Amino acid sequence: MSRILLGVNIDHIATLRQARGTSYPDPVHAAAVAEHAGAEGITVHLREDRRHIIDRDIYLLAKTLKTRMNFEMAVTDEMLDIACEVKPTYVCLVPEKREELTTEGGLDVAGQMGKIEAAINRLSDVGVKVSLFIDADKTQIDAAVAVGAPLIEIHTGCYADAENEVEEAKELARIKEMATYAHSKGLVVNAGHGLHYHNVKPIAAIPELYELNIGHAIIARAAIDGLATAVKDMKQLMNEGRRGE
Ligand SMILES: CC(=O)[C@@H](O)[C@H](O)COP(=O)(O)O
Ligand SMILES: NCC(=O)COP(=O)(O)O
Repeated sequence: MSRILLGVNIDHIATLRQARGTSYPDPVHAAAVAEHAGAEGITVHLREDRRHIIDRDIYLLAKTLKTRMNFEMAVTDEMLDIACEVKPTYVCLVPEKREELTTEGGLDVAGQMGKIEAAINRLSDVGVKVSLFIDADKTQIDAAVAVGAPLIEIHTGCYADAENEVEEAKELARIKEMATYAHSKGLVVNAGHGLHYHNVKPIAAIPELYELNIGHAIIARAAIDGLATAVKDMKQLMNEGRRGE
């Protein structure tokens, strides 16, 4: 049985930093902690509006990561220039909308094959492996193969957001079928988005999946799990201050 890898998305460490315009918490520090805990990769999404991850993070991570960077980005000239300079192990091309709270759907590869193929060629020329973040959809998988992508990441948002068990089972079956199909076409198949502690196991059980990228749930869990220690440390400092220590 092959093992399944975890890429930890650290975008929302940066969300917390950007909320106050501070220098902490630092996603570069978070990446080192995640790697130390066993993450096999670090995922970062440099959005065009820089709402969380900023350019400085990408450049520093490129120097400090011990594993590999999965750089999520929109297919724009600006992002392509950055990726070609940074040369992460992977670039994952994603769709982006200014007004969205998070990535709402997969990239329409079939509808813009020329543009995606040109981006893949540009990135491949500098040694970057390109993944396409797509829905579990045969047309999009065929298009990913046709444009020469070596990897895809199946958007698991519909599964994660399913409103009942029937819907969830239907989405899981679709992801399984499409992961098998994509794998049979020679693609390396990853998956991610909205995966959580309560819904990850059935996805991790799909043998064709190579890596899961998970962020929001892990960062949210870390905030709660770390809270007791953080409060105790602050109380201790306050009491020491009061005692003049
Ligand atoms: C492409 C994808 O599914 C996400 O990893 C992406 O990073 C979501 O963007 P936010 O992190 O801004 O929610
Ligand atoms: N590509 C998916 C990802 O990186 C993590 O998404 P989420 O777990 O933050 O929803």
